[in-house]
Amino acid sequence: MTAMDTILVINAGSSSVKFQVYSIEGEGKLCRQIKGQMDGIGSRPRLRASGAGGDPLADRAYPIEAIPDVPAAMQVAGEWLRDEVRIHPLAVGHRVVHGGPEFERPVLIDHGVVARLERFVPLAPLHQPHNLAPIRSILANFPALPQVACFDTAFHRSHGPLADHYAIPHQLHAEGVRRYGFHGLSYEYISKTLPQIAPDIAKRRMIVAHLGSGASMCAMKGGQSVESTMGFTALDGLPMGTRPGQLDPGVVLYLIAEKGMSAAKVQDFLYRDCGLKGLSGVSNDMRELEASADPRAKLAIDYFVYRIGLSAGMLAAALQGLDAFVFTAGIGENSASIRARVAEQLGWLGVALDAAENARHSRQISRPNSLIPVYVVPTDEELMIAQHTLALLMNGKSQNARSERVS
Ligand SMILES: Nc1ncnc2c1ncn2[C@@H]1O[C@H](COP(=O)(O)OP(=O)(O)O)[C@@H](O)[C@H]1O
Ligand SMILES: CC(=O)OP(=O)(O)O
Ligand SMILES: [Mg+2]
Repeated sequence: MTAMDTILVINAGSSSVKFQVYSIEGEGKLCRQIKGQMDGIGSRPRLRASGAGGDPLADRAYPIEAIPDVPAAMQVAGEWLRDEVRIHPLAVGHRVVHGGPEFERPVLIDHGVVARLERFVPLAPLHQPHNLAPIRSILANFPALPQVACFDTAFHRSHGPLADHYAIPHQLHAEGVRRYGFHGLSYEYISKTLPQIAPDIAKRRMIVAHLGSGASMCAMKGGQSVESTMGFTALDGLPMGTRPGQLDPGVVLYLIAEKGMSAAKVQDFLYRDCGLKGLSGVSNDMRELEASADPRAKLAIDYFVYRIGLSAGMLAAALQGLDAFVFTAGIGENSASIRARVAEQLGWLGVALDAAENARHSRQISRPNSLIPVYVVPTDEELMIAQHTLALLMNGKSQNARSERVS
């Protein structure tokens, strides 16, 4: 790894830490050298990594107590990259979940940027601290190493005012209480990839369902985000591994006034104890729910599917019609049974699933006569981060070259 110029990408999600290493080839081409993840945090932690040709480099299972949270996963993945792979990257690209109102595009990181991103920790407590921890550690230990922050919120900055507002006084919107939307790096990848998969419809009206541990849906038109199920924080919209999704704010008032919960307790409850985990009492992990005979696990799955169907109706209304539906992320890419059940919910919109193609996880899983074509597109947030990181690196170099010529 030492011989080539590489970019390391770090993506901390709610149940996983994903990483990729890219070499920078001639003319700014990126070649993936390593793809890895520590997933199953909170259920069955497992570190897996593969090389450029998909060859296995690591596959290690850990007891649940050994990797209790994202920081522990980050440490194990970091040690593997440092001590066993011995990477010396030229730059590091990070997924940063919340960019607030000011970060509309990826940015080179310095201490000032970190301080501004710290302010959004309360708006993304499950992610932002874990996104910022490696940034701070690299800044302290390798201050000359360029780092780039890429935001989940940036892709949604194309929202119009109706999608961006809550019905609350303007002052709060001005302060930044807005409907940001998340999973933007994933939606950006889908938006960039669909023209190769389905050139005729890529720029038309589509719903992309990012169904992972965190889950959201995005309405896209002309390749841009026009609406999202998520808002100010990554709590809203669909039920998730440990988050409830859409919830009457009256429930929060009830927890405070009647149950005597502090703000910190409510925050912990909403981010860690609800969603599939809270409803099932079994697990936050869809694989475990699908394998469970517990009726509450079935209720949790039924609720997940039902809420995806409801949200599809809402987003189709925002788009005033629908030309395609796309599944992505951990559940969307891997669970044929959830996809089949969602497709059933979408039957009234004209979706007709091809059961055999769905079971094969094919790229297109709808029947030829389906009014709405349905696709499965494995997402690649890390590739988006690597591309943005390289672009900022090259930009920095050309700016330096320009200023040298001027001086
Ligand atoms: N084969 C599978 N069948 C059903 N669910 C799966 C499968 N593989 C992964 N998942 C689910 O995907 C989710 C994790 O998705 P992922 O996109 O990696 O989440 P995150 O990035 O938020 O950590 C978990 O709920 C996991 O159970
Ligand atoms: C924003 C969010 O929920 O991210 P993830 O799905 O990676 O947890
Ligand atoms: Mg994720």
